[in-house]
Order: sequence, then C-alpha cells, then structure tokens
Amino acid sequence: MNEQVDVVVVGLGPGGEYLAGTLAEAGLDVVGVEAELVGGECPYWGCVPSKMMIRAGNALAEARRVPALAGQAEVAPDWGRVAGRIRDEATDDWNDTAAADRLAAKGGRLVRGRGRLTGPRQVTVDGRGLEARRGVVLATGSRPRIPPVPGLAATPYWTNRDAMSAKELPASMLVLGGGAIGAEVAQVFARFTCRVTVVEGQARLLAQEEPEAGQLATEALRADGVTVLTGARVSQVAHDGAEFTVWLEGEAEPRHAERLLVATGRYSELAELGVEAAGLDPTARAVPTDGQMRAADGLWAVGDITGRGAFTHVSMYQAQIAVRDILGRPGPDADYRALPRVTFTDPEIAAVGLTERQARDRGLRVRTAVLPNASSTRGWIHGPGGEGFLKLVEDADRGVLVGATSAGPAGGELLSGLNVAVHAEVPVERLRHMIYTYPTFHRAMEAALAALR
Ligand SMILES: Cc1cc2nc3c(=O)[nH]c(=O)nc-3n(C[C@H](O)[C@H](O)[C@H](O)COP(=O)(O)OP(=O)(O)OC[C@H]3O[C@@H](n4cnc5c(N)ncnc54)[C@H](O)[C@@H]3O)c2cc1C
Ligand SMILES: NC(=O)c1ccc[n+]([C@@H]2O[C@H](COP(=O)([O-])OP(=O)(O)OC[C@H]3O[C@@H](n4cnc5c(N)ncnc54)[C@H](O)[C@@H]3O)[C@@H](O)[C@H]2O)c1
Repeated sequence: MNEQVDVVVVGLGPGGEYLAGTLAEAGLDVVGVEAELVGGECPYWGCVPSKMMIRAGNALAEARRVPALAGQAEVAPDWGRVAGRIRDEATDDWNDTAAADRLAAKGGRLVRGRGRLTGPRQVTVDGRGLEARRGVVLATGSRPRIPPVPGLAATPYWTNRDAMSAKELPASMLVLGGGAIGAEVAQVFARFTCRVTVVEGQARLLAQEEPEAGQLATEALRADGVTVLTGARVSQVAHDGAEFTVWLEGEAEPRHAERLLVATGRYSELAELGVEAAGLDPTARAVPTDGQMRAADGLWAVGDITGRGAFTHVSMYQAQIAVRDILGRPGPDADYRALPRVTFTDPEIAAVGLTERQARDRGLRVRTAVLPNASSTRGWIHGPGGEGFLKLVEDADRGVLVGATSAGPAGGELLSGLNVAVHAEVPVERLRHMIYTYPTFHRAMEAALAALR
C-alpha cells in the first residue's frame, strides 16, 4: 500500500528545495526525496564553492596589480585558506543538516534515498511507495558528461566535485573543456600557482557565447599563465599511478599533468529516473515541459533536467512557476528570451538573450555595436584588470535589444540594466535618451547605442 501525500519532489537542489519548502509552507503534505545532500550541486560542489575560490583568486590578482597602480605588495597564495573557508563557511564540511532542518521547519518531510517514478503520480524510494495526490515534481539536476575518450574511464580523473573539495592544489592540471567550469577553475587554480592547460574541442573558449567573449577569456587565462588549446582533440588518456599522460591529435609528444579535470558539459539521466512510467521518453536529453513546467498530467519538472540552461537562477525561476501552478494560482508562462548568464572569470563575462549569430540565424535584421572598456573613461581610469567590452545586439526592425554581453571587472553586475532592456523590450530610442552615470563602466551604454550599425 502506497503512502498518500499531496506532492512528492524528487531531487532537492535549488529548485526542488525551494518547491518542497514553499509548498509545505502553503499547507500541503510534501515529501522531498534526496539521494545525496539537501541543496544539491550548487551549494556543495558548484556555484558557491567556485565563487568562493574565485573571490580568493581575484584578491590575489588585485594585489598583483598594485605595483602598476599604487606601490608594492607581496602575496603568498595559500590554498589552505580557500579550502578551509569552503569547508567551514560554505558547505559545513559537506553536511546538509541545516538545510534538512530548514525543510522540516517549513513542514516538509525529507525521505533520503534515490527516487524513481513507478507510475503517474507514483514514486518509489528504496522499496517505499509514495502516491502524490496533486503530483510529482522532477528536480534531479544533472551529472558531469564524461566523453568517450579512449583510456579516460579507467583513470582517476576529476570532476567538478573533486575540484571544489580539493584540500591541496595539484602542481599541474589539464582541463578537458573550456566552458564555464573549465574557464573559471583554470584561472583560479593558475592564480594559486598550479600549471594549467585547457583543452577545448571547439574553435574558442565559451563557445556558446559571442566570439569576442571567447577571445577575451583566452587572453585573460593566458595572462594568468594558463595554456589554452582550442580546436584540440584528446585521442587517448592514461594514468600510471602518479600522473596523467594525455595524447592530443596532431601532437607528436603527449602532455603530462598531475590531475585531469573533466568539464565537458552535463547530462540528465532519465532512464534511471523511470520517466517512461509517466509516458516520457527515457532516451531524451531533457524532460520537455509546457510554460507552467508541466511535463505530463500530475508531473512537473524544473532545473537542469529541463534542458533550458544549467543555472541555479533558471531552476529557481522555474520552481516559482511550478509552485504557482501546483497551488492553482494563475501566472505567466516561463519566458527564456532574456536568459542571463555570467562566467565568473576575471574579467567577468556576462550575457543576456541572443548572441549576434543566434539573432542572425533567426532571420532578424541585426544591428550590433562592440565597445572596448578601454575606450570609456572608467575603463581607462581602471587600468590593469579593466579589460572587457560591451556588445549590443539589436533587432533593427523592432528597435529593441535582443541580446547583450558585458565583460569587465563587474560585468555580471552591469548585466542587470541590459537584462531589463532585453526582458522588457525597452525601445532603443528610449535607451538613447537616458542619463548614464559618469564615470561608470555602464556609461559605455550611451556610446554603444550610438554605434549600433
Ligand atoms: C562547478 C559549478 C559551478 C557552477 N556555477 C554556477 C553559477 O555560478 N551560477 C549558476 O547559476 N549556476 C552554476 N552552476 C550550475 C548550478 O549548480 C546548477 O544549474 C543547479 O545546481 C541546478 O539545480 P537543480 O535544481 O536542477 O538541481 P541540482 O543542484 O543538480 O540538484 C539535484 C539534486 O537531485 C538529487 N537527485 C538526483 N537524482 C535523484 C533521485 N533519483 N532521487 C533523489 N534525489 C536525486 C541530487 O542528489 C541533487 O541533490 C554551477 C555548476 C557547477 C558544477
Ligand atoms: N558561472 C556559471 O553560471 C556557471 C559556472 C560553471 C558551470 N555552470 C553550468 O554548469 C554547466 C556545466 O559546465 P561545463 O563547463 O562542464 O559545460 P559547458 O557546456 O559550459 O562547457 C563544456 C565545454 O566542453 C567542450 N567539450 C565537450 N567535449 C569535449 C571534448 N571531448 N574535448 C574537449 N572539449 C570538449 C565543449 O565544446 C564546451 O565548450 C554549464 O552548462 C553551465 O551552465 C555555470
């Protein structure tokens, strides 16, 4: 006999934890099922520890800029401080008691174990059957995708989890994949004196973003001593118990490194989750949903599993929509036109909406402008560390911005105005007649708007 509840949330990452807590606070009988740690990837092995490392790496980098700006400063990097802060302040030594208590305080019930759909509105956790009157929410996130490189599977390669929990840094590391994780981790480790090589299969780093973003990321990483190889393919990997040997296509000699970090994207495992029990395709890459995050009758999905961008803010945004829908409250459909993202390298590389290429591929009549930070008063004043640019992508027929990239020391913060402009479709003509504070980085907007062609 299955236990009757109102809602079962499978997976308590950022989206699932929010859903379970909010629905419980609204008075529903909610069971949250979690196989590992309540909070998911983001607080324990993702966003939070990586940004804590980056904060530390940026402090070192700023200190190293002192001679050019202000005199002398000597820094002696100590990874122990970073690892300690991640252990004590961010992850409580990878212990989720506080998060589990938070859910309980809201009235939610936690069932630890791996959940599997066994029918519409039915979940089984280690033999325990749960029947959800209102329905089930799938929020099980994603896992590292390990490419089928010969030899790789048999080696002790690292994923983000090993890098985020490293007590000591290796002397050398090869990073497979130059996307968000690869770029962020490579720069931080290099700043803490690890010799890093990034091997990216595409023609540039951050391949999903504007070409200018990839170029800037490459220059920034190289300035920190990282070897960046693009358009590169690994043909074989071996490990002899002490170090990795990595063969690249077209190179006569293999490369050696103490560690190999695999950061080649993520995937969601649908077959293991039993999605066919709800009539869904277990071989699909993601769970398709409608605008209210419904995947089937009595089934919702949020977060990485929906394939709409692997970001915590997307998971939380979708969770808010699903909460409304489950509670029977009307609200707008999910809208991804102004999806913002920030790669927290130094400089930060932030973008919203479409890239120029994506806008052109959609058949839009596109006008663009690219303005290097150095051409603005603030960029020039900032000097070392001020590298970056502002790029605008306009749909010329509608006279609105459909995409933008802001890269620089505070590129992620600068994005907020651009995010509003793309989301609210503020006419470019109106943006041209705004007052932009002098001398900020965002004042470059005025010149960029004037330069749109
Ligand atoms: C190194 C790194 C840095 C990142 N930095 C950022 C960043 O700066 N900003 C940003 O927005 N995003 C960042 N991300 C991405 C972000 O972490 C994810 O997009 C986000 O965590 C996804 O949330 P989610 O709700 O889909 O679930 P997840 O966080 O993926 O959690 C899913 C949970 O479900 C559980 N689970 C899985 N299967 C089952 C099952 N069958 N039964 C029970 N439980 C199950 C898992 O144990 C996990 O706890 C980063 C990711 C990484 C790896
Ligand atoms: N700041 C942030 O918001 C942030 C930071 C880290 C991660 N994340 C999220 O986590 C997810 C995973 O990050 P990620 O960096 O693993 O994925 P990603 O998709 O950002 O980048 C993966 C990179 O690996 C490359 N690649 C794939 N196979 C390869 C191979 N065999 N050899 C060489 N290169 C190969 C791809 O071309 C791509 O550039 C991302 O989708 C991102 O949304 C976000």
